[in-house]
Amino acid sequence: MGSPVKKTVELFYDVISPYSWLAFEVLTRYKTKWNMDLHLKPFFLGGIMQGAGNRPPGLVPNKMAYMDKDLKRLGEYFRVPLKAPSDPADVMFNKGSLAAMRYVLSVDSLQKEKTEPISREFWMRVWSRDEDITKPESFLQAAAKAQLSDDVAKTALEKMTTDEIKNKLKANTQEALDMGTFGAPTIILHKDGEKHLFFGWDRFELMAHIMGEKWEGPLPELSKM
Ligand SMILES: N[C@@H](CCC(=O)N[C@@H](CS)C(=O)NCC(=O)O)C(=O)O
Repeated sequence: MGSPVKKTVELFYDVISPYSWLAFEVLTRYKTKWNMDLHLKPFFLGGIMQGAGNRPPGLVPNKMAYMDKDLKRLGEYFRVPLKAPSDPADVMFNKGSLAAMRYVLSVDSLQKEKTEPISREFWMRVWSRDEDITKPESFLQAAAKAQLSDDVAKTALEKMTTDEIKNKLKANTQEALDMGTFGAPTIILHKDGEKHLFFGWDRFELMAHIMGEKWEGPLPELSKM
């Protein structure tokens, strides 16, 4: 069990980002252990790249080739079934995740406790089974797997194109940019009135140190998958 002081941790993520999936699984595994009040904050990585003047690492051929190997090793280590899609560039740079992230936020606005399973299902689709995450029927399939009621799944589909949801996605993206991020995952740890920003799944050891907790590795036995 973690220290008695509850720590507020915000995870800004996009389901197009495989490194965000790792951060998401680790944080949901450690939520109780580190006594965290974990806030899932879907954002739009395309907007982050543009707003921060950054470029996706996948656009650099050597980085893309490295990422492929890196993700294979990481998937095994964390026991997350990561498998690159057959055409990662098409998935990441042409198809993108704008509609998927609007759907996630739409679900979030209707039934907050489903944000976690619907996000996981989107990652399972795109970063494990090479399935579409751009079409309404894909969203409904993900919703069924995440055990959303038909009613919530369909209402989320109608609501995802409203200004409320579009603006919420923009606001989450802007909030992360204003805190100084340039990519995903972005993790904000609140401690003693200060906000500590971490980029990447690979800063958990450091986060644990700042929290006064212990990093005990991937802990697949606590998996929510
Ligand atoms: N070292 C980080 C890398 C994460 C990463 O490459 N994230 C991509 C999205 S999947 C990104 O936003 N990159 C921006 C950058 O590298 O500047 C980790 O292992 O988590």
